[in-house]
Amino acid sequence: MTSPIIAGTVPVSTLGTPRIGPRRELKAALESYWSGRSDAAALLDTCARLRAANWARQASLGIANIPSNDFSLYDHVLDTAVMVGAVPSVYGANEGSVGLDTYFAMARGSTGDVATCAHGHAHDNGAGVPALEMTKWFDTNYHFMVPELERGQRFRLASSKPVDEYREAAALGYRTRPVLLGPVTFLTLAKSRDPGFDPVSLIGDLLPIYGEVLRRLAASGATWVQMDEPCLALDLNAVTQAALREAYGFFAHALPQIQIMLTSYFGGLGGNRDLALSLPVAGLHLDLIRAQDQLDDVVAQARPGLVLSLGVIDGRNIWRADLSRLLDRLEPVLRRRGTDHVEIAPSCSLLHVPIDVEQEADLDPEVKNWLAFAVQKIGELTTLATALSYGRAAVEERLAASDAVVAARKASAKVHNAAVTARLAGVTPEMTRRASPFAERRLAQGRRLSLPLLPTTTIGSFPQTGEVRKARAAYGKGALDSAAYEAFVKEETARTVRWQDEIGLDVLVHGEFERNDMVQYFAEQLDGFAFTKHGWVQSYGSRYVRPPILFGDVARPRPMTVAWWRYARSLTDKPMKGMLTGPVTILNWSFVRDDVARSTVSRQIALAIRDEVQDLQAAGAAMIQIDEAAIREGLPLRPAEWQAYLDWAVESFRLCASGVKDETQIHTHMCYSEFNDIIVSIAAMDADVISIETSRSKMELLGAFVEDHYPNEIGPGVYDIHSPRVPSVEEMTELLERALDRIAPEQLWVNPDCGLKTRRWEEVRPALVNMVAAATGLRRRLAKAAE
Ligand SMILES: Nc1nc2c(c(=O)[nH]1)N[C@@H](CNc1ccc(C(=O)N[C@@H](CCC(=O)N[C@@H](CCC(=O)N[C@@H](CCC(=O)O)C(=O)O)C(=O)O)C(=O)O)cc1)CN2
Ligand code: MET
Ligand SMILES: [Zn+2]
Repeated sequence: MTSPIIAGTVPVSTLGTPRIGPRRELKAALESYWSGRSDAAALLDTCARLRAANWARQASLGIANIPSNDFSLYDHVLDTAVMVGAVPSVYGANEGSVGLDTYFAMARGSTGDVATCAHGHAHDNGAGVPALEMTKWFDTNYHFMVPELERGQRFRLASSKPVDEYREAAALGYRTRPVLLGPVTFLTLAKSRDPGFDPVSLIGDLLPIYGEVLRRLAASGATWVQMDEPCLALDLNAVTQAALREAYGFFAHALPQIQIMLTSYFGGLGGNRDLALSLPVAGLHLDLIRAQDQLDDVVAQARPGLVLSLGVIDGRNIWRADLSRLLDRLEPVLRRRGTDHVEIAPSCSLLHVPIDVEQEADLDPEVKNWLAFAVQKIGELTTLATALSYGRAAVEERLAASDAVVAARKASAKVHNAAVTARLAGVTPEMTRRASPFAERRLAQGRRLSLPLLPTTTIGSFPQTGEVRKARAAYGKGALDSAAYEAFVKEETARTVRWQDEIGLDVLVHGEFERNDMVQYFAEQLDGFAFTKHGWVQSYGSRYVRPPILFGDVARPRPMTVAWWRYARSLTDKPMKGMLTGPVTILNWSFVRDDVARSTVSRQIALAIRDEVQDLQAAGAAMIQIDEAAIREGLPLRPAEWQAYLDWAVESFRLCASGVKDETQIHTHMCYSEFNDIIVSIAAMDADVISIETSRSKMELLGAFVEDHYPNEIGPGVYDIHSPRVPSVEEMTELLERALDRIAPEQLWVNPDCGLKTRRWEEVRPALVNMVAAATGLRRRLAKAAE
């Protein structure tokens, strides 16, 4: 029997939990409110119940530091902008506290129509304003609303949310540790319309607002506050480092009664280590999944009283942990620092994993036994804490179970496919190169396709209406047979193809009605993946995904999209794009096995997609789009690691796209991409046409393509599909003119920013009609000018 290491108990913290509810209660409540089917009181009531359930669950599992203010109606960065009164003037008067309608206008934009719900409440903001820009939260598939700040920005306390939620928990009997997005990360994520202005310079003006929030939290009884500064995982310039010193110096001085747990996550402290260790905070959280190696140095250098929060359970993936191995690493740290100065936690907030694997009745039991979702991860943490506090013997059975799982997964026949390994070994450099350079391919494609100047197209999906989802759900449950489901999808597809033809689009798509999700749909047809029913993870606002679980070698048993493409092609004489998701995106939007390198998994997927590309070509497809929406998101946070990633990511794309003839036009699509840094790699993908998101940033992104002489064709999005607003002909014409200032007309395509699946037909119809009008108007002008 092992003897206890130390006398006290090791506290467990969670940093943050999923907000959406085990059955997507938040989505239902939000969408019902937005559509006017329910009122604000009903929405807020659901939210309060979700928070209470989260606190109760964590309390019952034995969590010492339960977070509050980790909940959000839409996004925690938006919450923070609202908290400090950073509400751009287009959203209304800059005084008083920010109401629900203003909040949602910032999140989603508004049409300017006022919908009246069954209770007679008006649900809109009247203004007709665009949403804030939205972009990826570090390297995750979670999106945040980008705060907009200006020179001379005034801040004010405009929301008491953190204090309200602290008190709400207290009233229920939970003493929580409130979470705030730290002021420095908030400013680094913000943007200014004035390119010469760095929002980080506003730190001195921002701190008093945070100070006031901390003071009110203290007055309400809070003693600890978690400040999230994931910017610590980035390479920071001197100005940002100074801002961190200023911020945490200010809090220590002005609010000595509040103890701050400063969290870093999504990476190691790297070059910020000495800075982080020098800050006058009470605690420091480390991500020991992404950066295991930092533990020894930090332990060696941390001042004796600093509480170290050890992020040892993966908050970004779903595999059960090797608890015995973790204890081997943790026990010496505990011996050294004692229980008063160590906590254990997930590596980051549990926002990025599903809630409870026990909800998955249909999962293959073998695979299911390998998995830990949020609830199970908390269980792993309490097991570790018990072992650390009372000795391994106190949790002998649970450790034995963990050991058994580790061994079983390693040995499982499900994981290994010799044919896949052999095929990968046979990949040659020629397989990653098109036969001819772009200039030659372009001529061959031009002859085959004879497209007009500024060809119009869309990105692939058309509205996934409630009807479409219902039909698929009914099919899944067996209430609709496969013939009836297929007939339904055919009908949707046919109507959509005909409509595109009618309004004069040049290159058509089939609409993706048969797909639940652009990654899940492919994963479901590939070997090596498992799926959940309820494993939803928030992507943005009320939009969630169920990332497939990639547990084994990936192979494609049969064609995945050819039949639907063939059907769509039969309905029109215009070019019909084949529509695929690329290997890097399938990888990045899945929970991926951790027993082989990501580069290997990526190549396996690339070979599967390569077969599909070739099958589409053989069926007659002249254009094939391979979406790589997540290629930028997968970029490591620190530039030193970029090249290694880009090398295999680009190679994977080329491996899947290069097996075709010159005359076959390969398209790719990317959204939310900050391309400036990686434009050379984007060019190296060598897609004949790329469509990108640019409308919210008003073509700013095109800069990179111009400066680096991007050689191939480009469709910079002219229509922000994330907002219900219908863009006007004038607006899109202006964006196209801006694009034409920078790139040649022969290089320019006209398309929306992204797929239209989240929009309603009522929005899509006028928007695309306007888009075609903008393109044809400009085409006419260009033709005249050429006369
Ligand atoms: N994986 C992924 N990541 C991405 C994107 C993406 O498309 N996929 N796009 C970017 C933006 N992110 C997005 C993420 C999700 C959605 C989205 O639309 N999600 C849908 C769910 C999509 C889905 O899986 N649909 C399934 C299940 C639909 C469903 O909820 N069915 C109901 C029943 C149907 C009903 O009665 O309405 C049920 O299961 O209970 C289907 O269509 O089959 C949603 O939250 O509403 C859009 C964009 C970046 N990241
Ligand atoms: C998130 S990128 C989406 C690409 C996909 N083809 C669609 O149109 O929905
Ligand atoms: Zn997209």
